[in-house]
Amino acid sequence: MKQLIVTEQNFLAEIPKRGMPVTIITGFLGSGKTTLLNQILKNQENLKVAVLVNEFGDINIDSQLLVSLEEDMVELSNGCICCTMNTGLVDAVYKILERQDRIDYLVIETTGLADPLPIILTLVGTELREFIALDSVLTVVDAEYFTPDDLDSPIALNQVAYGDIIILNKIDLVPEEKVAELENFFDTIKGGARILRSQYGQVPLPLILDVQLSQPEFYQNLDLANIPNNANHIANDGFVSLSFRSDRPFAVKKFQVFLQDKLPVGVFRAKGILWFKESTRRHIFQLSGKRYDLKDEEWQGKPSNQIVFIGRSLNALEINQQLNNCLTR
Ligand SMILES: Nc1nc2c(ncn2[C@@H]2O[C@H](COP(=O)(O)OP(=O)(O)OP(=O)(O)O)[C@@H](O)[C@H]2O)c(=O)[nH]1
Repeated sequence: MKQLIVTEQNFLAEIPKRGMPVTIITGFLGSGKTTLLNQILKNQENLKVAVLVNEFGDINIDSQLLVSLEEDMVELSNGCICCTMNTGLVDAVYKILERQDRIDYLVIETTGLADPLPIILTLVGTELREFIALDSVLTVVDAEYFTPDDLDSPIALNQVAYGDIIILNKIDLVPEEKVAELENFFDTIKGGARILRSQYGQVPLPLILDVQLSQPEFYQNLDLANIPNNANHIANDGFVSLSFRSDRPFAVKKFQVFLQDKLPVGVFRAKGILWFKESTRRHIFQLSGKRYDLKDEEWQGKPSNQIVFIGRSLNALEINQQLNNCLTR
């Protein structure tokens, strides 16, 4: 397996004085963006990183799963910043820029359904460009699920097309040959892009932060009239999200039956913080494609259930009813 070894030596201490560097993390639903962001936050040294986490759905689960972050270092916006761009995103970035304390770096995690182009253009094509410097766009790819046909979706295509760095994540789930095949594929369609492999988003930070791979001139010279407008992409892709909350716990057996027998086939992604009557700990539920896992950790607040489902043709009433049936009486 190809391995890149880089010593991390406080490389970020010397970020030159210019606009605040910004890294955008993009990539399809469940590819590992939040996992990568957590790796960045865990391993950054002497660097005050603000993050902007954007989620598709009305409960922001990701922000609750981020490590070692002062609460007010995360600016949240619901919906999709690529659709509601400008006001929401510009305001959020200004809020970070206006903070009294020193912020060295900004990382923006987009939703898995976001087209990164409008986000990039908001950063490089508005007055924000005076204050920030887009460093690079990181595209996280799920090495297990990705197939070249995915690029038939204009969103997935743009996520790859505008990535300065492609991170082939989840390589633990696929044989070496598949990883090599993907490397060749991305090398061919994205000659010159930095292609990295990772498990659980573990990549040496000097290869992804403060790399200055973005070229603002490229975006400033884009002929926007000839670029398809993906503004209605969520409607076009048929994805919907629905959320469920409850202040009552689930019965673990009922929830298992729901997962095994009742989960609608249209669900592609689900994530939640779950409360089971049988457990004193909170359970982090992650479902991506056909895989799911439940990890337990300590509650940080009052127990409750929060769960988000993302998929196509979902019947909100039916899922809501089924989850209600999983609650203890
Ligand atoms: N086996 C394996 N699982 C991984 C890896 N990276 C992430 N995961 C798991 O994949 C699931 C989704 O990871 P996230 O980081 O939440 O993915 P995401 O891209 O932020 O998802 P969305 O926000 O829904 O777009 C979680 O259960 C992770 O633990 C990896 O390298 N290997």
